[in-house]
Amino acid sequence: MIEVRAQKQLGEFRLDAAFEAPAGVTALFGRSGAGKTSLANAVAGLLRPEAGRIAVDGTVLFDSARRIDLPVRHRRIGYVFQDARLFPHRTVARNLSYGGRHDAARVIEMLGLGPLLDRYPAALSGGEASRVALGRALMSDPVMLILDEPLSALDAPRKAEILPYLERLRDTVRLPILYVSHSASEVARLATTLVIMEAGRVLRVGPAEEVMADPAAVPLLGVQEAGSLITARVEAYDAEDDLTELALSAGRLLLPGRAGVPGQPLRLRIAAQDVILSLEEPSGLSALTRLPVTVTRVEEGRGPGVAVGLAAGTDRLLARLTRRSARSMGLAPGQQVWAIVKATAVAPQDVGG
Ligand SMILES: Nc1ncnc2c1ncn2[C@@H]1O[C@H](COP(=O)(O)OP(=O)(O)OP(=O)(O)O)[C@@H](O)[C@H]1O
Repeated sequence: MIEVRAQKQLGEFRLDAAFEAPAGVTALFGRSGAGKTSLANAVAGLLRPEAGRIAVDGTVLFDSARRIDLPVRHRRIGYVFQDARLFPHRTVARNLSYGGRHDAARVIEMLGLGPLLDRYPAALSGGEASRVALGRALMSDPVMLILDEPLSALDAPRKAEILPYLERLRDTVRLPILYVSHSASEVARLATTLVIMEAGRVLRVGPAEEVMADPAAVPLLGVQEAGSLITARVEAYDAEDDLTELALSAGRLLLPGRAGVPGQPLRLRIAAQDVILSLEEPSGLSALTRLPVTVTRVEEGRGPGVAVGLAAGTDRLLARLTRRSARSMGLAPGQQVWAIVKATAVAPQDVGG
């Protein structure tokens, strides 16, 4: 559990943010300049709030009222910056041993660092350097990790390479992770809790599935980025058609290619713009997935678009359509409609473990 409340004037900028988050990955999401790094720095002890309280799993790191302000090194937070910041004149092995932790072998195995140990940072790709930086943060035996846009310097293939390692970190190393990001797809892959920041304040906090599927949060996430998060179960892989069949609570979804392991859960992001609504059960369509859904909310944006919240069994979906379509369909809460999801629309980077 992370508890954060921090106020600080930084020139013209006022940080005045508070949130609480349970175990798991807490994503600090917002536009550039929203104050994400400043808030993360307050947690790490790199920025001292004028007032506030910061506690991790019950340990108070900062409390202005009680004059508690643990120095950085006593906070035991592993911080991974945007640029990996490795020591250039040390091999990977020596970069890692800097923190001096005992179960180094486990960290090396988990992050796939074995083949890199004798290399110098100049001979690493961006993705490899990020993995080493993560490994180094873990070796310091932290009680929490802060990852500040660890993927922002990487191109799409390198991001795709490192995301599974971050998922593994989330699922096996039971440390609270504060993950700073302005990418909705990264947040959807990794976050347990989503904290949306704007102009130094927290606008919204909640479980990632709930916030991401909320039509009212669409303007905060950005209309292009909006989409719901669903956890499906992998049913089978059809080698002949190269499709993976997933079971959702409201039906089945076919994904192109092979994804996940049969019988195991798989987390997916379905972008709002890839969901089409129909009043009748569609037939003769090339899209392979159609689900019976109930409209839960219709939220008009400032532009021509409307965000529609949908209950699909116990899952939530989000659709974005034009105001004109929503009006002509007469969409209203409680209405039963059909959602059509184009299988190829679910991008591989939006499919996680
Ligand atoms: N020491 C400082 N003095 C004055 N202004 C500052 C200081 N530190 C940060 N700021 C300002 O505070 C605002 C928030 O910065 P911050 O880096 O926390 O945002 P961010 O959401 O992490 O942005 P990005 O995604 O670009 O890293 C910015 O406008 C920044 O210029």
